[in-house]
Amino acid sequence: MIKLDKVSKVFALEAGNFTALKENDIHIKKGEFIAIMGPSGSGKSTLLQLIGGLDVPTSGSITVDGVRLNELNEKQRTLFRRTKVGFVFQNYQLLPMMTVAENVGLSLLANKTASAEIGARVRELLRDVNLEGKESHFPAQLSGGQQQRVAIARALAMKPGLILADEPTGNLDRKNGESILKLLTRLNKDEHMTVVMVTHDRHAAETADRIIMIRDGEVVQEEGTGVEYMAHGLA
Ligand SMILES: Nc1ncnc2c1ncn2[C@@H]1O[C@H](COP(=O)(O)OP(=O)(O)OP(=O)(O)O)[C@@H](O)[C@H]1O
Repeated sequence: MIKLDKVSKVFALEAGNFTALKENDIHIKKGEFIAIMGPSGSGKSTLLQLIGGLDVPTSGSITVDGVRLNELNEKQRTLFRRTKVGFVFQNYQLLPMMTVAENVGLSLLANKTASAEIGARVRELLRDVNLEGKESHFPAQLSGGQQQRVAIARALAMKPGLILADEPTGNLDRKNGESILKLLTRLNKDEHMTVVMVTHDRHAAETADRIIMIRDGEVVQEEGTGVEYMAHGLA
């Protein structure tokens, strides 16, 4: 499903070049639930942005669901993001002036879905995340956990095969965090979606099938949450 070969990302800064990711080889199978952990600044979000086609690597190749991202132009990458990937962020990134229904339906609208169809699909998506009846609310009228569920419904609108979640429980208390983790697990196990989740929280990471540890831009260790194994021999 996801294959990274020798992927590096170098940012050009005034003070000189900064290498955020160094020659990483990562393979993620279709239907896996992966957690990415590592210290602050180790390159986790950068990695997620490359996998999701939000940014391009400086060198190396990335293939997602048979699509070689390196070969896409800007327009094709936008289409890839819109149809193949559902993004979920720590701060939800909902549009505050739009209702819950409008937020969830945004990508359907961008993809020129008929408006009658959008209404029905939005209701179905909100039912899926347990937010029936909240269509006309604005994000500020919802709890953090509810807002994150709206963001997940929005991410699911185009039926992507892949969910990329960057600290999805980072702003939530334990109870709301648990409900988001349960929802991601259900999407993974029942809907067979591949989930890649960046998290600082060991407990959250253990809901995944496998944990990829990253340090100073390099994968240093992989461990199964059931059966442990070491990929690179470093703790
Ligand atoms: N657009 C950019 N320009 C320059 N440097 C960047 C850019 N994006 C990220 N970096 C740098 O790359 C490194 C990795 O950043 P990244 O956000 O991927 O880390 P992270 O592991 O997700 O951190 P955190 O856990 O704090 O969110 C950091 O040192 C960061 O400052």
